[in-house]
Amino acid sequence: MKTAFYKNSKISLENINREDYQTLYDDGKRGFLSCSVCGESVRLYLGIQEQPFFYHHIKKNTPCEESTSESSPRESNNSFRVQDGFRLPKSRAVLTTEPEAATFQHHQVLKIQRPFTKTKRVETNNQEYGYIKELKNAGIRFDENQEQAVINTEGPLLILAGAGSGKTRVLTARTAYMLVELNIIPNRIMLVTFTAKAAAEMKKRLISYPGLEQAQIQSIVSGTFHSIFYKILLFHHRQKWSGENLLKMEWQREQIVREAGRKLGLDDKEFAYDLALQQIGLWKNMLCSPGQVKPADPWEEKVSLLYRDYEAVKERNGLYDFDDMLLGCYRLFKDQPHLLEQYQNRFDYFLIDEFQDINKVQYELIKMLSARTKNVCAVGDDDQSIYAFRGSDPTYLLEFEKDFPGTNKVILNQNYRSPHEIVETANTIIVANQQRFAKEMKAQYSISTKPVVFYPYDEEEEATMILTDIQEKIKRGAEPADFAVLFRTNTASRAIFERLATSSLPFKMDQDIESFYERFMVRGILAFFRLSLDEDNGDAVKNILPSLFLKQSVFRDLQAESILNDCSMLEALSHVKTGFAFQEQKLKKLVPIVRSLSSLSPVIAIDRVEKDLGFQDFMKKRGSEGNKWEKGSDDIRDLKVAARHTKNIREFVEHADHMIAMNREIKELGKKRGNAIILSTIHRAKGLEYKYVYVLGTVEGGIPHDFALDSFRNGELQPLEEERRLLYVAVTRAMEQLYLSVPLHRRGRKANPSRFITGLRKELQSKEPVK
Ligand SMILES: Nc1ncnc2c1ncn2[C@@H]1O[C@H](COP(=O)(O)OP(=O)(O)OP(=O)(O)O)[C@@H](O)[C@H]1O
Repeated sequence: MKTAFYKNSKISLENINREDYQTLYDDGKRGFLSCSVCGESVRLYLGIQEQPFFYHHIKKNTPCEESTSESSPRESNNSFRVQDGFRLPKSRAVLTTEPEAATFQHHQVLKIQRPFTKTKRVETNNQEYGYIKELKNAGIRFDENQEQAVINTEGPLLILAGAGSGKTRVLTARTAYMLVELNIIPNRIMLVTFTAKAAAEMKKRLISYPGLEQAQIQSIVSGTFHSIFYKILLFHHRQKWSGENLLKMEWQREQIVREAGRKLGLDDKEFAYDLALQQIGLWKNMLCSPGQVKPADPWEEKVSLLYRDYEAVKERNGLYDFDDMLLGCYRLFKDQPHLLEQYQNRFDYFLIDEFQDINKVQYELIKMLSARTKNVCAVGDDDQSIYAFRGSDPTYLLEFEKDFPGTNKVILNQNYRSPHEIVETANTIIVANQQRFAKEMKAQYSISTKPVVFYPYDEEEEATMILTDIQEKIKRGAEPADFAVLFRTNTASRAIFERLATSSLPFKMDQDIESFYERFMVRGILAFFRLSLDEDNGDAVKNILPSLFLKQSVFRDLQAESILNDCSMLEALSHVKTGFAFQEQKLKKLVPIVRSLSSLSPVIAIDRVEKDLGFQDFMKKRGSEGNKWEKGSDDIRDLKVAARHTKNIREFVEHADHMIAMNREIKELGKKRGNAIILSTIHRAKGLEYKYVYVLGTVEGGIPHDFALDSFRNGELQPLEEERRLLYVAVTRAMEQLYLSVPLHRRGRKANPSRFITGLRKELQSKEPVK
């Protein structure tokens, strides 16, 4: 049904502004919408499967008939069906143009260009490999190539494998085969995974394999490069490598380089220290010491000086960072060949997962350790290399054969995870990359549903539509753990977090996703709001001091001032003596402006803080605008989107506080929750699989990230190709259905669909059913 009563007026969806759908959706839930026929309460449907319509959320026996004059002239009578007491349109309009911001554009399914052809499944029935037979009897099947990868245990082996081709299955089975069939002593095997979670997952799988005991599995030396090599360092130099000396946090490292930058006279506010630290990490992982750096440009020249200082400060204070764990081990083996020999004799087999993400120091360590046996099994997919910014380089995967003569190579190109429709979509995306090993994944089966692109108005509506879709699927029998919502950066998860947090659906997310409302710049703006609502809010005063360029010590003066003059902390600000007439005058003007905020709408109030209270200058001067990955101003634009649907700043501050509390609660709950929807960055989702995958923000600036687009404009292709690989990773996580979201607006501005899917969208058909 297209019409309803809203706050005493009759409205039609055909005349409502597109950007107001979310408000209507929210107000429907608050009971502000009623049926234009029977007057009972209705709500707005805002999902992926259907065009928006009003519906009775309390089911009726007799459907309400909307008079035909009120429906669209394009719709004929036989194009309706009845649902929840309403007549709904059956077909969808065919859209041939780019989505218009003013009208609702229905989702579209991707046309899959090449039809599915079945690959003849070659399964060996080899009698001689007893354990393989046992595994098959236990339901763990292998194709011919997979089986070769499992049983070829001697000498170097390179497994080049696409997404979903059974890498994890092969590595796990190979380990089990070595233990059970070949009786290899478990602690002579080193199994390196990219994350601790992946190592735990493999061990969990091994327990379910026949013939293996828990003690055997526990004895395998497994974990990430960092965890394995750090243990070696600790064993030999416990004190030097004690946890107390580790620079755990990014800000600790930043403090050192900033200090070094000051000595060099670098602009504290404009210099991109986040990128400098990234560059230093890159050099370290490439085994390039400060003395060996050959700066490519003036910027790198400056960073190389910071690098020298950074290393010297660490050395002087006995500190180390994460990169030093691997470098330290490398140096240990170089300096003490007898120790290296000891470890060469300690291990016979090396299994390395995610080899495409290996960096130079890791590669050299493996080369050194395996020099005696050469039993290295490297498994990887260059299309899933997504850590170049940390020095990872798929070239090591592609050049493995040169360094390990006599390498056996196995190619796994059958995808066992997803249907043809998803595999083909992934193939079409990734084939546009220039720097890759040419290969094409083949699916095992085809289904009638195809990947979907949908067009929410903005981030808020994107979250609502996904929530609706998940609810519908759960109603039809899906489990919460079947779903993953994937995003490029943590901040992009704000709206979906909020929507899920206020629903009854169980969900979990990475422990390191901080609440959006606790981000530095956001907290700064909210502090002004809090002070407007309570002029004596001490925490708020402390939080606004940095943006007023006042030291924290001023806080005590303000407390004294407010007692002596019997005034509020806010008023006390106007009496602060800074010695600068200009600043003192600004502080005097501040009081009425802060007071006025409480009567403004949150979006206007944010504007006032930015422009009239100097927050914009603060953002520029504080330097976060120099950061390439995370700009403070992006946070403020996100904040405005979040604030759009709240009426006043009290409501908004309460909402923010609620969400901060929910963030903590969900993280706690998440530790115990098994059956829950997953919210994850694409990086963290690598190696995992879900029945239903939703990818947020498939728009320019989202994926690809703004940073990669900037680099591309400056002639650098690599970051853009890495972004395409990220989308490839996201798409290939889906086991059944894939939804790509293309919001029409992002961060309050019109957005364009990601260049990575424009090729796919040319093939769009819009009449195909989706479930
Ligand atoms: N031979 C096979 N027959 C049937 N299913 C298989 C086979 N090999 C693997 N699978 C299944 O295919 C899915 C993908 O396998 P796995 O997770 O091992 O792939 P992967 O190569 O590690 O994937 P990715 O790199 O994309 O994370 C899993 O559900 C796995 O159980």
